[in-house]
Amino acid sequence: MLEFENVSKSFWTGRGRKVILDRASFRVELGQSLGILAPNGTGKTTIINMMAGLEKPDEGVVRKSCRVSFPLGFMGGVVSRHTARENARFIARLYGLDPDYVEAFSRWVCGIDEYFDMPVGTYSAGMKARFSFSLLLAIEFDIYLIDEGMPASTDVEFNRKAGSILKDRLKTATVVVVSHQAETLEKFCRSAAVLRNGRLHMFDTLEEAKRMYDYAT
Ligand SMILES: Nc1ncnc2c1ncn2[C@@H]1O[C@H](COP(=O)(O)OP(=O)(O)OP(=O)(O)O)[C@@H](O)[C@H]1O
Repeated sequence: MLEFENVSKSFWTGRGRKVILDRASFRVELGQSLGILAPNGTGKTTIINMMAGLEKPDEGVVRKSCRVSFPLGFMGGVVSRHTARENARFIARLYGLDPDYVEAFSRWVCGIDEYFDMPVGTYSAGMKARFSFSLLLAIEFDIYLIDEGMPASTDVEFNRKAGSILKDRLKTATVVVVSHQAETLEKFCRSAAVLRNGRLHMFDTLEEAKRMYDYAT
């Protein structure tokens, strides 16, 4: 279970407060994936970061009683001057996993050949995204956090491999996905919420959420 209780978050912009969440309370139960629809710039990444524990709420509590992933595409835990091999082994130890397994799995999924043994700082944006995605897949989480769907990868082989592993994982895992478009959520969730003016409106079906979202935007 992942729960927000009376969570508020805002940013000071110099001209006033930008309210992201205003006393939001909701719960994500295992097996009930949730989609959050929100226009660009209204707080999708901030909410996902609070779920991951990367950002703190101003007020309220975020509770977790299961393994919640880092956001898909997050590179914050990866050290640029270290190779993918070194990073994979380090992250494996952090999560109490076998470094040999995580290294081998990540090397196979991301398919970046000799670059796997070169510093991550030398990678293209696409290679970084593939590496980060491979780490997310190497670790089994109960809830996966996805910001705007899959990372942009033009590598067909990678998309096929990673997509089929993710699909398999999602049969048992739960997903929270935030997006500005309903089509992204369709693949993952039945229930959805709409973020509007700092309020999260929860709906039992994506259809209902979509209706409010289309009406309000
Ligand atoms: N540290 C910060 N200080 C000030 N404002 C911030 C900070 N972080 C985010 N914001 C502002 O809060 C708002 C929400 O940001 P966030 O990145 O969560 O939105 P988003 O919905 O993910 O945006 P996008 O769809 O453009 O990626 C934006 O207006 C952003 O400029």
